[in-house]
Amino acid sequence: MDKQHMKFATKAIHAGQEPDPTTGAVMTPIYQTSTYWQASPGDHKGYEYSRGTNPTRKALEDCLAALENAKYGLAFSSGMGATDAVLRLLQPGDEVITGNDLYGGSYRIFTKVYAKYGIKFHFLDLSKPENILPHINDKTKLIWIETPTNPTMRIIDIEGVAKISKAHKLILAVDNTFASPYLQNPMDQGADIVMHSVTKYIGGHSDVVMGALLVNDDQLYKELWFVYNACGATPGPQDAFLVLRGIKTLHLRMKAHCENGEKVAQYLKNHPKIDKIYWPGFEDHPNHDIAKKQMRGFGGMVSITLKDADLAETFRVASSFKVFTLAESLGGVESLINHPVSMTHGSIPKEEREKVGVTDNLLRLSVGVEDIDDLLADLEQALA
Ligand SMILES: C=C(NCc1c(COP(=O)(O)O)cnc(C)c1O)C(=O)O
Repeated sequence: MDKQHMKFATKAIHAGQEPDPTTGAVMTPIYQTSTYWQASPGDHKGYEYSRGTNPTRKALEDCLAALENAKYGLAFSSGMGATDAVLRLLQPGDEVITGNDLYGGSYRIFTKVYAKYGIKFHFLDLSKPENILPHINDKTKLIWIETPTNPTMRIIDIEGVAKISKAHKLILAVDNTFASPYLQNPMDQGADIVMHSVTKYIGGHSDVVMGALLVNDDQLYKELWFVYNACGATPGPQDAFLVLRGIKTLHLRMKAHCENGEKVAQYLKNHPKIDKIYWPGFEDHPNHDIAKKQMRGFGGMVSITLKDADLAETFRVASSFKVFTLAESLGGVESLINHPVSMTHGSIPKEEREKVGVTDNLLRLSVGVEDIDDLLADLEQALA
């Protein structure tokens, strides 16, 4: 059977990873080389220089493409490297529509790097796709969305935004980091580009920083490959090998993240010290119905605000955990807790972030795959 038509778990283990043609090695070897022999100038075996092409990285890119039902995959040295590559498709004067709740690093590259080159960004409430329409003009080129968003878990209707994007001949890029390919496939809902911080759920073990772009369109792939090779933010084969290894259990880990995430969310929903809780699986979560439509599960990310809004109390709670680790990042097997205002979203101005609920008393949980009893006991003691 063609591996592209296999189910997710089988693709995760096999797609892009035929036994090595030279040795028959079942696991893709780490091709730790920068360059490749040529019988005569230009007469090579498809590999010339590892910034552009490397067999271990190619296996990973083909696997990631298969998981997102895409034709092509490109891996970058970080999620921001992947984001940067998409922005390099733009020209001065172009405009981008994006959400008003998004990862701080994405906000930063938009406002502190590409605004300098004359790119204009509109940060909108994308809870309804039609909110986009008044902001589209002849300079608009790209729509960039995250869903669920980091950190307030806003759900954006990918299909609805894609309809508008296609009607106006724009590029729609979807940052699928929080869902992972296991829970959501934006390509199937009309996205032109799917982006991942592979650092997160896909690598899944907090041991690699990497990004990826998945595309179907030949011309778009050609333009992105040019940036990838010319600008060189490409990862090495050892990291590619680690991610290939992580991907093999992605389906098992995501099931465990979803199960633990739901139990943690249910535990926190009525906790006396919690004011707000953000988890797309709750029926009263904004756009829950869209989440049900476009996601196969609600994931392991949960954000909360404490009733006691004093910053010192938020810091006390954040520092009181014994199983959850206070650290940036998310999506690893270990549970993490993050204080976006002082850690991952510091580059977003206070007045902007508070409009969308990223307040001093907000904490973001990345619920891992530890035993749920230990996670709940840790929450109980830290919130006591
Ligand atoms: C490090 C964190 N985020 C990275 C991230 C990125 C950037 O990925 P990097 O691999 O860290 O460069 C892009 N998109 C989303 C939704 C992200 O969450 C964090 O939120 O703790």
